[in-house]
Amino acid sequence: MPAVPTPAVSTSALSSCAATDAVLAARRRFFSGAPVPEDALAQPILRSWTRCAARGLGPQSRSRMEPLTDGEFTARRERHETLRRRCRPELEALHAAARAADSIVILTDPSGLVLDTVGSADFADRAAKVALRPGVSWSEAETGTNAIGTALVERRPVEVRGAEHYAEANGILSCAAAPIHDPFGELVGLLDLSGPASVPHLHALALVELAAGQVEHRMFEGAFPDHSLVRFHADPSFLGTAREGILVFEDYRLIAANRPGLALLGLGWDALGAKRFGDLFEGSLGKAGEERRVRTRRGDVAMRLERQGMPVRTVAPRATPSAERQSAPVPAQAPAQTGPRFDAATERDLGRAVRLMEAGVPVLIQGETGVGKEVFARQIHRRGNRGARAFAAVNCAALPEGLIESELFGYEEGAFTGARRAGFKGLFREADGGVLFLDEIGDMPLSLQSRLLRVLQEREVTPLGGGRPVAVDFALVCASHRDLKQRVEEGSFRADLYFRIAQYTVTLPALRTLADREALVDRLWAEMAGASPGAPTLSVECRAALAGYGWPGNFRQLVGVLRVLQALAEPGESVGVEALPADVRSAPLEWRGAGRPAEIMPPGAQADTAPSQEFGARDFGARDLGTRDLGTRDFGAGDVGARDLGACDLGAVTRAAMDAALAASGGNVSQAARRLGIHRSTLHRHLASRGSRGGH
Ligand SMILES: Nc1ncnc2c1ncn2[C@@H]1O[C@H](COP(=O)(O)OP(=O)(O)OP(=O)(O)O)[C@@H](O)[C@H]1O
Repeated sequence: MPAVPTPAVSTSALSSCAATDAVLAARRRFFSGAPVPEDALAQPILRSWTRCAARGLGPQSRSRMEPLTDGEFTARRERHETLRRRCRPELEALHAAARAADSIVILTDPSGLVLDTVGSADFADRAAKVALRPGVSWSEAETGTNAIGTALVERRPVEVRGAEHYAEANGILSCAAAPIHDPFGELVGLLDLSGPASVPHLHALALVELAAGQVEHRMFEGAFPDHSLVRFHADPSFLGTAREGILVFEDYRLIAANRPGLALLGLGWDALGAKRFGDLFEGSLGKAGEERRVRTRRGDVAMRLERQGMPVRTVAPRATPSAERQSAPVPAQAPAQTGPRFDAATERDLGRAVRLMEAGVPVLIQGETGVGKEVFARQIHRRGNRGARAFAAVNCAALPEGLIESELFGYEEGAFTGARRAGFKGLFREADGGVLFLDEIGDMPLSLQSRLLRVLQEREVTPLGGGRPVAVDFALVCASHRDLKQRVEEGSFRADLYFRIAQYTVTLPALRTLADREALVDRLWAEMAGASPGAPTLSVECRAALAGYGWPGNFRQLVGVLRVLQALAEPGESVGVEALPADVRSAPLEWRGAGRPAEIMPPGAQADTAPSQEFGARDFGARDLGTRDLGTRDFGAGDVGARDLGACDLGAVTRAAMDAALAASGGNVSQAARRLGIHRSTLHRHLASRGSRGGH
């Protein structure tokens, strides 16, 4: 990421003729190997020429500017549909200016591929002769110095006129381009205004810069409903305009911003995740809606806190319609306003995943057990444009092959013995319009992988037992704790399926690698305690021990231990280190503090093999509460209470808790698993063993 959003580059300070002469002279020197004086050329242009020469491009070289095939181009456009929709107002606004100046306005994707052009038909024809038209890439690497490609490399607005273009053939163009960044600093596209070099457009650069700023400004609308959002500017009359600074804080940590916001404070994108509110402004966040003057290192600004970040609440599990299905689609509802929080890097990944999901790109979530892969998948669904439609989930590891197949594909009435009389649509069809989540896809049997691939390619499903193929439209999110690439190498996962589902892979970090784990422990503790006045607190040592432990079961395990500690603490008590499970208590010192070396707990470590957790002096009776199976036990009504556990052996306690949760959930496995905070597969194993033991 670049250090600081830098100002635009233009040669327009020089008069047109003088500029052309100076550039031609610089060009002669450059291509004859003579040094180019610093003031002869804008530095980004010179840097770009140098990059092109280093790549072996010559001024006469005709690049391979082949347009994409129709199919490829349609797919790329679809992928960037959200960007295209977002930029439509700006394209329209610039249209008239472009036509008047015999120019065209261009929208490209982040690689420089021209997605759309509007403007003067006359110039568009001439531009097409040098391949400046939809479906062609104008990356600097392929085309040499040009406004689109060079602005993307330099990550700032750039104007390239006539002979400043590296390739002589492009000397007929005068172009100004401004990249578009998302609130996390990621390049998502670019706007360009191009016209004939003979009629330079004096305001081209300012126009595209303004337009890009407006697109970026609109990206904040409705994007951060759970965070604190601050708008500010030295001049209060700029508040509410695209020139205002916008900063987004999560628990006072800066997680997103617009370019004016960073520039007003002299910051770069690397401030995201690193700076806190107190590092940037004096005083408190203030009250939502109130406008006031606040001091920064660069002077006073007018600031308005648009909304205060919501305290994190666990989203109540939503009832699922079927007790038999392993995980059923969630009923349609509007995107939630609250939800789990993530560290800044994961939040950025989530933003990207949402955009890609919206553009039809499958998302693969990797990470150790308990890191929150399903939580992340649900957030992709909630925050994206399919949030009001179904979220259909199936755990490929928990069901036998035949059952996953019928879960996914559905079956016709009476298709096989035991089939529900009315038949079942299958999750592919139930996910129609929404998101299909294939959890533990690494465990999907090979034969089913081929069928899944076919569905993904053909986008139609044929139910088991016959029937006509039915078209389906769902966004696909997959997850696995297994290294899928390795599964491909081993031959247990199809390479073609892998490449289809892994177009964007997010690897969620293990808890032990997160910085500032004490703050995380505090936050989770506070969320669980709620606002009750006599809520217990964690002692300093206890907090440090919790933050220093390796947590092989990640969030699931940590949340489970915190819940148990909280359930057993007396009101107002400061929970001491002696209350912790033995292995947390005795964690080696080097585990404590940020950045614990990975070799202490290898990335592949699974909670299933985690040491059992024997709680300390305040012994609760039950022994293994912190392991994967009972990690996030919810000691609510209908469950076996923690204080009752002492009398039973662990196996019986575990089974009783699972039976109680199943009974309280009317037999709905998903609901019972959420109630207990355990994985559904554990309940399925329990049900299977209950069946074989002849249980109820
Ligand atoms: N960001 C978070 N904040 C708070 N709690 C979280 C977060 N992520 C996950 N959790 C907790 O951890 C539990 C496990 O999360 P989840 O089931 O999404 O993990 P997973 O990676 O899918 O696990 P597995 O690989 O075992 O399926 C959740 O029930 C939730 O209580």
